[in-house]
Amino acid sequence: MSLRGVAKEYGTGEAKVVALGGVDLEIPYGELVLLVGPSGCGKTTLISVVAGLLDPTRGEAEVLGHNLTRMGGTRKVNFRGANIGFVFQQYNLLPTMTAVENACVPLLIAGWPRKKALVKAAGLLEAVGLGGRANSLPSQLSGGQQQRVAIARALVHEPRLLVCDEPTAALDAQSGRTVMGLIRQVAVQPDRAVIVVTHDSRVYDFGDRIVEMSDGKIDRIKTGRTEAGWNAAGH
Ligand SMILES: Nc1ncnc2c1ncn2[C@@H]1O[C@H](COP(=O)(O)OP(=O)(O)OP(=O)(O)O)[C@@H](O)[C@H]1O
Repeated sequence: MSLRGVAKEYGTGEAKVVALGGVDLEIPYGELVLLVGPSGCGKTTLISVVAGLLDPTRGEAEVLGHNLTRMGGTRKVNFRGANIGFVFQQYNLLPTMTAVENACVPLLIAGWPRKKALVKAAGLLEAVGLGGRANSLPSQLSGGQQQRVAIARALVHEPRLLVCDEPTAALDAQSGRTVMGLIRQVAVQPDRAVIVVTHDSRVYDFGDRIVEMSDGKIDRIKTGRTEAGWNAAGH
């Protein structure tokens, strides 16, 4: 997947904000890519373009073999639904539905029969270590557990791209590490791309590649993490 010369401006005239100033980026499959940088540097804007939520002002985004910038509105909505999973800082679980019911929502939207969808979602909950809490309501789960349900929901339809925006921002250090460990363990697969926007330097060790941004540009891309993490690799 790649971005070529992607620029995004918000507003016009004196109110114009250049959020992305012509970004080129290759996003590999089979790796966890961390997108880091100071507040306002354009991280959310960049992943919104990659996920087809936002059209760039200029440039092209090739995502999973499709040119998103040339894709029409309805096709893009369907493409997103079928191919992209999202995890946000807020878990956005439906409060009156149990963990397993929340996790199967993308399958119900895709038209799966309810019973089959619940079975599939229960498998994902097992994978994120919540097999025993399938029938709990979100209010009965901790923040970290709710985020794990959100990860199960994001992956239940086997999307080829997982986009996470600050998934650990609302969590304590230990829960943040658990959530990132699960994203690594469950989501990173040879034919899937995973992008995580984070401010949280405590979770840098979970990334295979760290893309550093500032002022709407990519400053540096760090690769070559060892199994022992970035610090041990001398970065
Ligand atoms: N809808 C919008 N209208 C106007 N300006 C916007 C809009 N969305 C973002 N911006 C501006 O674009 C720039 C990049 O914002 P963006 O949210 O992509 O940064 P970010 O790196 O994700 O920040 P944070 O880490 O604080 O979430 C910022 O200056 C922001 O104020």
